[in-house]
Amino acid sequence: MAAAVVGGGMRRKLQERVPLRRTALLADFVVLFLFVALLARRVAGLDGGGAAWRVALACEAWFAFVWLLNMNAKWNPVRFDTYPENLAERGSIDELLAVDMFVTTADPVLEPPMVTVNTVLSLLAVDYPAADEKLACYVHDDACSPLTCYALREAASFARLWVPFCRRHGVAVRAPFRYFSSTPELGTAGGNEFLDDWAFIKREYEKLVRRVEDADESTLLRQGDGEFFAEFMDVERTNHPAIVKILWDNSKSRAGERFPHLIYVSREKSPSHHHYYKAGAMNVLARVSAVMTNAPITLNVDCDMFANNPQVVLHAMCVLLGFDDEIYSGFVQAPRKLYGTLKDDPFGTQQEVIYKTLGSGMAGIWCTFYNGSGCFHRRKAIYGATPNSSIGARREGTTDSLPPKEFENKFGSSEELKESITSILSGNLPVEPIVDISCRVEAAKEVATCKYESGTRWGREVGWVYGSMTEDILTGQRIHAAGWRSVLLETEPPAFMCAAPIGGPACLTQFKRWATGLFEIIISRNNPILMTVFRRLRLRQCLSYLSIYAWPVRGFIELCYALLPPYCILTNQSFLPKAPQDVFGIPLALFLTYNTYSYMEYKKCGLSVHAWWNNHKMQRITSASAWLLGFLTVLLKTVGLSEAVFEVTPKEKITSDGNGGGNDDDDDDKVDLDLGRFTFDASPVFIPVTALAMLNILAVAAGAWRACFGTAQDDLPGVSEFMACGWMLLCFLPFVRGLVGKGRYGIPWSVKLKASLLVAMFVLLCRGK
Ligand SMILES: O=c1ccn([C@@H]2O[C@H](COP(=O)(O)OP(=O)(O)O[C@H]3O[C@H](CO)[C@@H](O)[C@H](O)[C@H]3O)[C@@H](O)[C@H]2O)c(=O)[nH]1
Ligand SMILES: [Mn+2]
Repeated sequence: MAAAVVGGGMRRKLQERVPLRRTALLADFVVLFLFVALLARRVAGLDGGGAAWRVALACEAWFAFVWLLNMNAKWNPVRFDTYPENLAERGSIDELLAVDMFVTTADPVLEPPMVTVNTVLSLLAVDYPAADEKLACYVHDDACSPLTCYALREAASFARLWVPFCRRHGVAVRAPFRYFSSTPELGTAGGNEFLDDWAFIKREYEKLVRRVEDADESTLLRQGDGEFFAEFMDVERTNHPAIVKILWDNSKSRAGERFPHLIYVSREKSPSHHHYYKAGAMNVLARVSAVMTNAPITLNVDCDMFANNPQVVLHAMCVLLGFDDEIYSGFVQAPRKLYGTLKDDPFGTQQEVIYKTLGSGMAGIWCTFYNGSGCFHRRKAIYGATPNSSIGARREGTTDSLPPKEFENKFGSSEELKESITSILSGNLPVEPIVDISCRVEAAKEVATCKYESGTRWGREVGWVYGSMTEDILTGQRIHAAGWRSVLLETEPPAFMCAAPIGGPACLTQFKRWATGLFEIIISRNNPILMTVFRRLRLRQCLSYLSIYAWPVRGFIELCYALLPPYCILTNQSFLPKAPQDVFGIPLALFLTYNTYSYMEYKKCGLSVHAWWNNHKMQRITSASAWLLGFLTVLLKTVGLSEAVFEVTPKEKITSDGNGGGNDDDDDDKVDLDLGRFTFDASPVFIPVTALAMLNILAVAAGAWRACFGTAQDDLPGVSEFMACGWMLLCFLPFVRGLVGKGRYGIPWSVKLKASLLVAMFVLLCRGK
């Protein structure tokens, strides 16, 4: 095993799997023991306790189960180190595999073209031997927007300056908006010459920004060179033929300014076909690139995720080439890292601790999950092949051992695609690049049509899997279930970076989509338990997937649990032991140990107590809002009442100071712009937490009133329920403030109204008891 892992025999190693020390092992068991003790008390007291007691038992059993799942996922964390400097010593650079790089964008308003442009420029400029021949960049545009296409064409012409500039000066961050957000230090190598160069390129970049931002669609179509935009004439976003445009053909460029091909793709759309959102776009990219450049490795990033480390492809190659067996590197995922983040993570979006604990733990069982962006795949794994399989090897000379009919049923009927897939599946790496891509445009359009996939296995066993809003995790799971393993790629500086969503609505919408997607997976035929029984997913991998899929279910369970304290106060029952009974110790001890444990995890990652509290608070808020609504959306979808749609997260317009500017749409708020403060809109996602906040205020008030003016002694509400309500109010503080806040910092009246109706119903229910 060790030899296979270090790989390369006598040659110098390219990668190393480093086990990390696990310090919290004891604490894990202490919390587990307290859970067991609590459950035992519950069961013992079942006769005396009422409905509240039984609900509490069910919820706590779930929490204990999730704790076990997490223990499994975090059990043996590892880190992978990569040594790109050793690549050169391993002989010819021919060994380095070609990579097709994919970028997806879906809406020129929510995702301003300059965001995509910066991502593309950072990819075109990465360091890689023979980059111009081995790399190609494909952008898929689900909006079929001439603005995006124009922006990319302009980006290609700017790249002729930008890429050589980056290479000349070894630029560290190759997304121009980030690079130009700071001024170079005086006395930098190259002196004045460099500074002149810098100033010139900066001016050119600013011109590019102006051209792209000033462009408007109708002018482009009317007078921008008519020929170029002809395909965008009279098209509708949801109804148009496939467009494939080569914006930069490297083979036609002059020496000295060579960089990877840049190709614009917009798949055919028609109202009579389902498009499967990003998963559908990715499958089109996989096929289009297959008939054009057919690199054995693909990289995909979201439109706002730029390459932050110019050596990223080399690092990935260390993993892809560094094992003796391909099975270990079905895909290589870089963690999701954010730039320009707000201090102490006010919206709980940075997930640093999750990556450190769950991420490196899952890496330890070769089960790093695919998170949709910043991931290198083996094309072979995308095509649904199992590791070390090779069709064509069995019959010498021919490359077609799948019968033609079967092949067609699986991959579709394009001849060019068939040829390209066969060469990948036969495992004859490296695949020779196709020299003249311009003669492949028609073939590319053919595989980008709506009809192409019908009757094939695309979206099931082949490519990105359909049927979940989180197509990423599902696709990764399919690849693991085929027997592949995956690796977490942590480089310094981080490989890719993107901006975090800011403000209540953007964050909760994103979380809601994830919840929807994850819950869709559990109740589908792709659920990991079936994959373990019938496919090659291993038990511990299955359990660690379950620990992620548990998130949306948590929404429902936490809601039930959160209703218990106010319910008990209003109905004068108790679900926690009344002090000073002996068992008062167990829940309190659990509460304290659990929170200390979780704070220690933050501390170990170098985060402040404030960051911990913000995350804790946001977890309670997202559970009762986004996770819950995701859960409900799927239930409604299952009974046919609604449909889940992919709501694209709005990206901040990038400004030249290198950070996302706040939304500057309403001027009145500009003065007290506080990016860290929670914001609201009228979306239903805000209703449940608003209702919970109101209910807890009501319960605390009712309890206090009864304590002061009540008559009978045993009419006193339990101290622990009282404390629980108080703690919840602390967690829901942004909403409590929102009840009285103004503008976008205040909860809209429509939400407050709906929430109070829910509260009224709940109170009536309690009175009816
Ligand atoms: O119909 C669609 C919808 C989205 N996208 C693209 O998908 C990407 C991710 O969309 P975004 O709104 O930014 O979602 P996030 O929540 O930030 O994305 C995370 O979660 C998604 C699954 O919910 C994954 O697909 C992403 O890779 C992952 O970064 C973007 O490049 C979009 O352009 C499409 O191409 N077509
Ligand atoms: Mn995103």
